[in-house]
Amino acid sequence: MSILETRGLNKHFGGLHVTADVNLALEEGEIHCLIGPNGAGKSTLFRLILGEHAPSSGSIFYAGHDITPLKSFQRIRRGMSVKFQVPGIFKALSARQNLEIALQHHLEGGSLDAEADRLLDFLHLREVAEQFAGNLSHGQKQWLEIGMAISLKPKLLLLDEPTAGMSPAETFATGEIVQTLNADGVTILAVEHDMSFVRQVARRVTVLHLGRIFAQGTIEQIVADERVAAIYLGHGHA
Ligand SMILES: Nc1ncnc2c1ncn2[C@@H]1O[C@H](COP(=O)(O)OP(=O)(O)OP(=O)(O)O)[C@@H](O)[C@H]1O
Repeated sequence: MSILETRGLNKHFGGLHVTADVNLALEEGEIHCLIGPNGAGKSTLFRLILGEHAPSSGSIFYAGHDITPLKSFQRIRRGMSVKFQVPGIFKALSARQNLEIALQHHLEGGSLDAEADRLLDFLHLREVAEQFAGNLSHGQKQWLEIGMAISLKPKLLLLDEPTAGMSPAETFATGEIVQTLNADGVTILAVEHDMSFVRQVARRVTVLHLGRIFAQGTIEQIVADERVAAIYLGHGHA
């Protein structure tokens, strides 16, 4: 079953057609990566799915329900969660306090403490748990943000360039985090430029070009597709 489906989705900004008749179906339990050259419309599609933009036409279904009219917070309440590229963490609070704020929506007392500890271990943040979030390394901030996103126990996790600015080792560790979440039942849609991450995690890849779905398949099929190479992989992203 599709957990998420966009049907004939279009978005215009004035005369600019940024999302063009996008029909994207995400199967429950998959890790799906959205790639494409700069300006392809990845972020816009992401924001349409999250409800931050209203589509010009078309609809979005989540778990079989039409969520097109729903606001972001209503979509999040139904089981979507998002990690943006720029971390929305509280810099003047510790890493642990950031997680506690996110967790207190549904936990308290000992179970909240235990879940915060589990997340700190899972996200390689145990040793910096008491440090101000603003003082963490770039990679640690990204992991903390993932921690806040998964504190909501989402069914569908949207990741916007989760490995941007990370070292190869941090990128690989992020891939492992994503794979573990997926093994625990979370469906994942990631916008990503880093092809090593895409190779590591993606079951299926969608290539967006000029707002349209240009190609779709396994990473092997996408890498072997000469049309894709011409628009994207040929520009140094392989
Ligand atoms: N709010 C907006 N108003 C007008 N134009 C916009 C708006 N948001 C995006 N665009 C335009 O839509 C096009 C697609 O942008 P988008 O950010 O979705 O692409 P992208 O694939 O995410 O690019 P990148 O990889 O560089 O982040 C670009 O030409 C951009 O300038």
